[in-house]
Amino acid sequence: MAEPSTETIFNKPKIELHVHLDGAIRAETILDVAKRRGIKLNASSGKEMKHLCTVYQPVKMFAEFLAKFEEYMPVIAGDKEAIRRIAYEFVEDKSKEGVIYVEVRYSPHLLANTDVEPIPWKQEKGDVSPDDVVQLVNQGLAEGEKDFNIKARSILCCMRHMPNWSMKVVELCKKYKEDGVVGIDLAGDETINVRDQSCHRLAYEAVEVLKAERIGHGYNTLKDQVLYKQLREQNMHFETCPISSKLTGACDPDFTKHPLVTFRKDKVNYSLNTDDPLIFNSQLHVDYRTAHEYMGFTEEEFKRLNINSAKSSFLPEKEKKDLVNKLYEAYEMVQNAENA
Ligand SMILES: O=c1[nH]cnc2c1ncn2[C@@H]1O[C@H](CO)[C@@H](O)[C@H]1O
Repeated sequence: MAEPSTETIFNKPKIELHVHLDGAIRAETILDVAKRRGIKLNASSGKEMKHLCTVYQPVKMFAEFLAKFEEYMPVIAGDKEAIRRIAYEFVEDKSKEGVIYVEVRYSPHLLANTDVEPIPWKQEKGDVSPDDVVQLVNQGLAEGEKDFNIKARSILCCMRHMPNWSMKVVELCKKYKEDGVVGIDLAGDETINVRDQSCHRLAYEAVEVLKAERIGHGYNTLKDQVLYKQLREQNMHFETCPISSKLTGACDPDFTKHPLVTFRKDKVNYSLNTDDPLIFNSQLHVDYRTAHEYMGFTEEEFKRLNINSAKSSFLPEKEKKDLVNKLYEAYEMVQNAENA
């Protein structure tokens, strides 16, 4: 992919709901931490590091994408200072992109090196538990919020290939719900266990069994018109990630044929998100520019989708209302009674 353009399409306050903390680390920070910890990397500059982490072409196997995390997760995982730092810098980077509210997700277990079985990334046993990870990320996010004047909340991920971690994730969500943790997610390789089943089944299970309030991506729902209609009727929120959907091979690389074109025409409730900006060598404005250049998105649609994103956030009602009002103000829109 070409270097992200510096052109900003929608230079107004934005909301981001689907971005992985461990897919949004600065390449320079990885190098820095590796140097301090004496970890050898196959890169000696930020640019080289970025190159190692980047997926340039749509992957053939999802595992190719996940393999990128192996390049740098051993550097960050198990290091308290690094974990706090990536959360803090994440907030700074989002503020620079014009994001005023972000929900960032991660697996506490994948950044830990004790109380986790097996210890990930071939680390030695250490003293950073999944619980410590959540506290460190919370600290980094809170410091970032103060310094950069944006609001940041987190979502904890269960991992598909590690069901034995999931109960702990639920426990951590409950324990830290007053401390910035607003939701739970299921991440990882979607081809595990579902090779012989239809994708629709996953969505049905998510909606009917798990009572999902939002769907990550959700492009395949278009292949099942009954499901798609049902989801629209219940105003389900779709967390779409255009650049990610191309590079992970989830969608046709021709953006003019992207499911978002249909979502836009149908006035579906969705957000635009980066997913893993480090790995896609991208930034939020690239997703916006792509939607504008290839999918017919206008300024009006960007406003509408951001207001829907705010309304679909996992904030408590009062804070949600304040956030929605902030957008109406910034967009110079008059609220009607229904929106009040
Ligand atoms: O686009 C994605 N689809 C599925 N799983 C992902 C994606 N991006 C990241 N992760 C997985 O979620 C973990 C926690 O943040 C990451 O470590 C990665 O394994």
